[in-house]
Amino acid sequence: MFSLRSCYSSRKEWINISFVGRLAGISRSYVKASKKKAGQVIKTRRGKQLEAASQPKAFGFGNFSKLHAPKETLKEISENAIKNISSFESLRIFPSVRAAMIEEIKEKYDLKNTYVKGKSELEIKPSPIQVAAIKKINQPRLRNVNNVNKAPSNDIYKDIKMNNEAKRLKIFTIAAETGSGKTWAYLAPVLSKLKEDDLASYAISETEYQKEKNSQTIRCLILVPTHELVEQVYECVRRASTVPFDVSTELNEKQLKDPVLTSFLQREDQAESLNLNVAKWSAGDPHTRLFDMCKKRVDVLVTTPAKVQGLAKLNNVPRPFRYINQIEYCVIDEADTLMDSSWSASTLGVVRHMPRCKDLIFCSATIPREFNRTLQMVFPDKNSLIHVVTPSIHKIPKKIELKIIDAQLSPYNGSKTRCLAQALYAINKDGTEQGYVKRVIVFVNEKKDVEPLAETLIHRFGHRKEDIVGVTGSQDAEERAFKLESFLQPAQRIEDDPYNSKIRVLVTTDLLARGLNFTGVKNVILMDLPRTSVDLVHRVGRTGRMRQSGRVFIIIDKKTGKSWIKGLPKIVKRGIPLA
Ligand SMILES: Nc1ncnc2c1ncn2[C@@H]1O[C@H](COP(=O)(O)OP(=O)(O)OP(=O)(O)O)[C@@H](O)[C@H]1O
Repeated sequence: MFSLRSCYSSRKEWINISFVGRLAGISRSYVKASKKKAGQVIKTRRGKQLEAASQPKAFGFGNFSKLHAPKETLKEISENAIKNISSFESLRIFPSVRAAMIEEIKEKYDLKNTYVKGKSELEIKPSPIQVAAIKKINQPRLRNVNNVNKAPSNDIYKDIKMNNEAKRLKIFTIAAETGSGKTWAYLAPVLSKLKEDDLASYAISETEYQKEKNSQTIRCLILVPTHELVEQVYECVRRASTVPFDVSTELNEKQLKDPVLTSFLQREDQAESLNLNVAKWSAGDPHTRLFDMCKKRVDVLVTTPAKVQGLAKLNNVPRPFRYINQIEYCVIDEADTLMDSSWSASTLGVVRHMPRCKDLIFCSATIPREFNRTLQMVFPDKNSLIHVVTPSIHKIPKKIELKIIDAQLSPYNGSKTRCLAQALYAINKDGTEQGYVKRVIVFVNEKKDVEPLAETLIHRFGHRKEDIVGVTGSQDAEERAFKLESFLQPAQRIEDDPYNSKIRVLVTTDLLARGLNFTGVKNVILMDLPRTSVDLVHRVGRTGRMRQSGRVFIIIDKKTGKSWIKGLPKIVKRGIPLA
C-alpha cells in the first residue's frame, strides 16, 4: 500500500522531513517563533533571544517571488465590503441578470460530496470576489446628457463634465484565488450595464430602443488566452442568456413601483430570459464569420487577442476593425497571462482599437510584478485604475492538501515516472470518490514530454489506453475538446462511464492550467516544478475550486534542487501567500 511515509527510507528521515520548516532552510527556532504571537520573545537552544516574528509576510524563492503584493488597504476595503454582504439580493445587479446568474450557477453545480438532493434546494451566495467586484464595478454612471431629451443646461462646464464622466474610461483589476468565481464577478456587472443601457434607451422612447437594438455593433468583448476558455466562458454566458426565469420574483419593493422598469421587464424580449446575443469567434473561424455575426447587434463576443489582431492582416477588407471600434465594455480574463511579455503587445493592440470603451476589466488569479508595472505604465492616471483584490490573493486555498514526493528515495531511486505510477496506483486504491471515475491531472513543463509520458503509463505501467489522455497545443481544438470532455464535466459514476474506467489521467502542460474549470477533479500531480509561482498557482488551482477539497502531489528529484519546495505544504496550511 503506497503511503508517503514509504517515500522515506528511515524513521529518522521521516521525522526530519516532517519538520518541513527545517527543510525549507528555515531554522527550527524560526518555525517555533513563527508559531508564537508576534512580539513574544523566545529563547533559542543557544540562549539567543528571538522576538517571535509575526507570521512571515509571504513565501517565495528565486523565480517564485515575482508576484506583486497588493496594498493591505486594498484587501481591507474588500474585507469590509465582504463581511457586510451575504446574498446577491444586497448587491446592485440588474434583476434579470441576477436571476440568470443564479440559475446558471445552479445548473452547473456539482452536487457530488454535498448533502443537497436537488439543484432547486441550492442556496447560491456570492463569493468574496463577487461581492467586492460587483460593488466596485457596478456603480451607476452619469448618463450621457446628449442622449436625454433635455435642453442642455446653461452651465456648459457641467454638461461637458457630465459627458466626460459618462464616457470616461475606467480600468478595473479583479484579482482573487483560483476557483473563486471570478467569471461571474465580472459578468454580473458587465451584463447589468448592458441591461441598464437597454433600459435607458427604452426610457427615451420605443424608437430609440429599437434603433439601439438594431445597430450593427459589438457591445462587450471578453478576451481569453485559449480556445478552451473561449468555449467555457461562451457556454457560461450563453447558458445564462437562455436559462428561463421568472424575474418578478427578483424585483424588490422599490423596483416593483418603477413603471419604466416593470414595463421594460414585461416586454416579450425581456420577460422570460436575458435574451442577449452571445457570440464566440474561435479556432478556425474565418473573419467572414465575425462580420456575418455582426449583421445583428452582438451583446457579448468571446474570443482571443490573436483572433482580433488577425483583422489587421485583412488588406482587401475596408475598415476591418469597424465592429471592434464600437465596443464599450471589455474584459481581459486570465490577465496575468494575456499581459505577460509574450502576449501584452497583442492584448494591448486590441485595446487600442476600442476608442469608445468605458469599462476595461483585467481579471486574474495572480498579480505578477511585471503585470502591475505594465498597467501603471500604460494607464498612468491613478484615478482611472480601480483595484479589487480579495484578502486570500496569492494564497493556495487551505482545502487543497499539498504533498511533496521525493523520487530520490527508495523504491523510486530517482525515477519520477515510477513515482508517478505509484502515486496513481495509490490514488486508485485509496477509497476516495467511491463509485465515481477518479480523474487525475498530471502537469509537465514541456509539450514534448506529454505523449512519451502517456505512452509510458500505458506500455510500461499497464494503464489502459482509454484511461490516459495526452493534450497539447499541437492538437486541433476539436481533438482537445473531445479528450477534455470527461474532465470538464462532473465525475461520472463508474457504471455510467462509456469507457468503463475507474481512473482517468490527463497529461498536459500549462496550456490547460489557465482558468479551465475541471469540475470536481480531486487530484493534481506536478511531474515538473513549474517555472514561476504564477504557473504553480494556476496548476494547483485546477483542484480545490470554490471551497471544494483537493490534493496536489509535487514530485521532486535531485534535478529539482529547490529544497524550499518542501516547505510549501506547511505554508499552504498556514495560509501564507506566495510572494
Ligand atoms: N457564488 C457561487 N457559488 C457557488 N459556485 C459558484 C459561485 N460562483 C461561481 N461558482 C462556480 O465556481 C466554479 C469556479 O468559478 P470560476 O471558473 O469563475 O472560477 P475562477 O476564479 O475564474 O477560477 P480560475 O482562477 O481558475 O479561472 C464554477 O463552476 C462556477 O459555476
